[in-house]
Amino acid sequence: MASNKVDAKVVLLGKSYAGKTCLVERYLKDRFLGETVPYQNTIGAAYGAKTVNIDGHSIVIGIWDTAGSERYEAMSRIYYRGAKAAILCFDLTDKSSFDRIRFWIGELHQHEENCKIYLCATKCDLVEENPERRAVQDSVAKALAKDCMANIYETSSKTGKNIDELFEKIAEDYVKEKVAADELEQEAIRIAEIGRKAHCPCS
Ligand SMILES: Nc1nc2c(ncn2[C@@H]2O[C@H](COP(=O)(O)OP(=O)(O)OP(=O)(O)O)[C@@H](O)[C@H]2O)c(=O)[nH]1
Repeated sequence: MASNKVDAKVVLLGKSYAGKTCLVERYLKDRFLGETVPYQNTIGAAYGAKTVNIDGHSIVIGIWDTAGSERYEAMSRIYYRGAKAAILCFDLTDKSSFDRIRFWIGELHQHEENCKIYLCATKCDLVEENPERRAVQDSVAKALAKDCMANIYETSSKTGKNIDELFEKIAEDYVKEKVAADELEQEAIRIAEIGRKAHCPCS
């Protein structure tokens, strides 16, 4: 039975209006309210969780949707502390949101080096509808992703494109790392046990 304990903390970071709240809303509730409900900036942060099954492992992903407004930037460290993964969001139609990504990469490298980074280029429906609206070229975004060794996804909360895929990749990476760490721990215990027996005069 799945417990309510959060296994993997995931944080969303990025400029205001980049589409973080809509991304979480699509993933957790499979809906897009963008066309019916007016934009409301996140204050502080919002939290949601989902249980997923990966290769027989049931894991709870706890998702922190942070406020993009620079007014709340100082608080963001509270939310990404201990995060296993960070989704850095930028809006494909807003170059300034992409320029901000380097700031978050720097923050995470400095304060949360074990946090895995995923780049998320949001609102791809807008550029598919009208290519002239694209403000961030694919090659430039991919170069940044390569630079920080991150996976990159072009998503749309309106259509749902690539959103499940993004979170699934995060969950898979988490499980893979956890399995490897558990195996390493078991191996260390086994070696310690052999060492203990070798030094024990009673053996
Ligand atoms: N067409 C389209 N619009 C989107 C998409 N995602 C978000 N939007 C719109 O972009 C605006 C900002 O979206 P939010 O998700 O609230 O942005 P945010 O990053 O959470 O903003 P803050 O809370 O200020 O940090 C809203 O008007 C959304 O309707 C998308 O995939 N496609």
